[in-house]
Formats: sequence, structure tokens, C-alpha cells
Amino acid sequence: MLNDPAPVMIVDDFVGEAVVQRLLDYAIAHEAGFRPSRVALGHANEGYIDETHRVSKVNQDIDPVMPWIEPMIRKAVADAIPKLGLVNVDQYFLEPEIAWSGDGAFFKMHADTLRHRANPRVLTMVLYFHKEPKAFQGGELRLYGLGAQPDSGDDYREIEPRWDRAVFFPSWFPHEVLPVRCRSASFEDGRFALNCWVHRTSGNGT
Ligand SMILES: O=C(O)CCC(=O)C(=O)O
Ligand SMILES: [Fe+2]
Repeated sequence: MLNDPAPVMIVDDFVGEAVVQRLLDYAIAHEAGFRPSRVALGHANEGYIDETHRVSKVNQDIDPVMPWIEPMIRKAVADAIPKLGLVNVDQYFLEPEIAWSGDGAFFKMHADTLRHRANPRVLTMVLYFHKEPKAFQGGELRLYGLGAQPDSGDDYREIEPRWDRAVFFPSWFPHEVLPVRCRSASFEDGRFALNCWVHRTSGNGT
């Protein structure tokens, strides 16, 4: 039986032009802080690099940008919780990072939940931004239904990584990022995404 693709909440014009520009400027100015992305497995805390599964770079050192966007994120999280059918998320903390996808980047099917940990990720937010005019193609986000398998033709919802678009979905649904094609190797020409995971701190063990 095929399951419906993940429920999703999409908010366009999420932080506004001025804030998007600040995010982009921050990311470009901190290019040196971007490290090859890792994938998690079981109990491995740091995860490991697997370029057959995921190619991109991430920068988790983004404390200065959070005050610009945290109020919008918290407001949207409050809307997303009932809309996406989440329960027991009375208390949470946020785990933000900026991801950069250059030419050839991708992220194969995965879920974002880190299993066997206290305070699991329950809600994923991705906010897209890039330099104008846009210098990459591809990089669409595909959201699948529970139980979907890679390359098996399961139904999906495909979301374009539009400038200042925020996408929210429950973290346990399988999803993937299609390959990015970029017209140059220049960092600023890539696909940028601010990922922010909501970690539930309430209702654990229930
Ligand atoms: O960039 C995206 O569209 C999604 C990224 C993602 O799935 C992740 O970082 O776990
Ligand atoms: Fe993900």
C-alpha cells in the first residue's frame, strides 16, 4: 500500500528581503566555517562523511543570525505543530545550521530523526535563499510518505527551493534533495538553506 507524502507547511516570503540579504551576506562572509556534511548512523554522535549519500557543506556556528529570525521561526512552529498533527511539543529547543549546496550536491533519501536520543527532532524547517539572479538549477526537495524506499517509484511531493521560502514537515518522513547544478564553482552561486530542527523536550518517555 502506498502512503501519502508527508504533510507540509510552506510559507513564502518568510523573513523578508532585508533579512534574507543579511543571511546571505553572513553565509558568504563565513564560507571558511562551512564543513563537509555528515550523515548520522545509530549512536554515532558526530556522524560521518559519505559522499554516496550526501554532498554539501554545513556551518553550525550561526549564533549571530538567530536573533534576526528566531521570532519568526517560533511563531511558525506554533502554527506548524497543530497543522502537521504533532503532539506533545509543549517545550522544545531549536538546532539551526546553514547548509550550502554547490554544483553536484545532493542528499539522498533519509529521515532527520536522530534515533536513540533524548529530545528527538520532531519538526524540520528549511528556509531557502540564494544570490539573485539565481545561479543554480535543481536542488528540489522531495517529500515522501512513511515507508518509502529509494528509487522505488513511491509517490512524493516536490518543493522548489524558492528564495525566502520556508518549508516545515515532521522530521520522521523520508525526504531527499535532488542534485544541484550550478553555473560556477563560486561559493556565492550555490543553494543556501537555513535548516532548523525542533527538538521536543516535553513528553519524553510517553
Ligand atoms: O535542503 C533541503 O531541502 C533539505 C535538507 C535536509 O534534508 C537535511 O539537511 O536534513
Ligand atoms: Fe533532511
